[in-house]
Amino acid sequence: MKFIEVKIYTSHQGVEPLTAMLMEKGISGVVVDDPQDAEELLDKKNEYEWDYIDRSLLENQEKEPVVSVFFEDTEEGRRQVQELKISVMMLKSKEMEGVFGWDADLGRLYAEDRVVDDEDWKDKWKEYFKPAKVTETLVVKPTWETYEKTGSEKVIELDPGMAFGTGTHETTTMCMELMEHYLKEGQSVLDIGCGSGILSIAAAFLGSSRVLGIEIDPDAVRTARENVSANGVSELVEIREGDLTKDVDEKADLIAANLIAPLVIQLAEPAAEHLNEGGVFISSGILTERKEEVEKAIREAGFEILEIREKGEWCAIAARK
Ligand SMILES: C[S@@+](CC[C@H](N)C(=O)[O-])C[C@H]1O[C@@H](n2cnc3c(N)ncnc32)[C@H](O)[C@@H]1O
Repeated sequence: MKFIEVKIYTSHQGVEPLTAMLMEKGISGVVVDDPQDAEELLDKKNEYEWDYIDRSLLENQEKEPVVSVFFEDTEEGRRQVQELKISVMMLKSKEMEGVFGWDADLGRLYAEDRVVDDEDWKDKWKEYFKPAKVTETLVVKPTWETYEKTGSEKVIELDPGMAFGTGTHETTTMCMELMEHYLKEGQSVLDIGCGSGILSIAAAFLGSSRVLGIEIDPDAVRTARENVSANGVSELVEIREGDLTKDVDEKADLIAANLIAPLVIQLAEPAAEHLNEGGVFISSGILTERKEEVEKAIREAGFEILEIREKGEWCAIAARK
């Protein structure tokens, strides 16, 4: 189906009167993209349950606040677009008349329209996902890109779809580095919260003889299975839908868990129970300010801390049972 997207460029101050005008006109499905709000959200992120706000989303954002609305690409839709453009011009003249206060600045109030296919939106993110050498030996390559591999590099073919795990996020990178360091040929691996399956595939490429990836989100489970198959490691890697270790009876030599601090704390004891003696627990997705509480929970579960790596505001912990 085709839609008409109307982007209205404004200022931080202009977002409120603009969205109020759209509401008055009964236009729903309004998308506000205001860089100032995103920055404020980053500052306040500790108030949120989930720690991840993908920085690349901020980097790819428009610098100027944009309010977007969508109409079906029909005759009626086109009429609504014209009407909306007139209303935007009227809002600009109200600003010039001082209706919002004489020094109010609602920005350009420029409306731009284009016809988009819903298929275009679905694949927009793909423009920002490029092949990347993540560790000494591991390269992550989007399935639709090409890459000239050199020497001993192992190339993970990945289509993450909507699942987390392109390999570019610091939390994933640190897990891959730590796995590369601690995983020994022929060892077994449990990947808790496997997302796109990236760490499970990495484990297989690093010499693991058996990998079990656990994931709570059924869509990610489907994606991870497709990625495992695309990398030709289906015989070594099983992806199972489940909640942390609740659906796991087996033990492993290494557990990788790129989650968030509260889940890592919750997982520390079950992780110890699911590790063979001397096994390594790699946890990531931990904001540096939460490092001490996670470290404490890991020690209390009977682990010895081997190392803590930090990248940006994130840290990853490797511990031995
Ligand atoms: C940060 S992503 C990590 C994805 C991938 N392992 C990586 O390192 O890029 C965390 C994943 O854990 C999954 N998850 C969250 N809570 C979970 C739970 N209780 N049990 C299993 N998986 C969970 C999420 O759906 C998400 O896919």
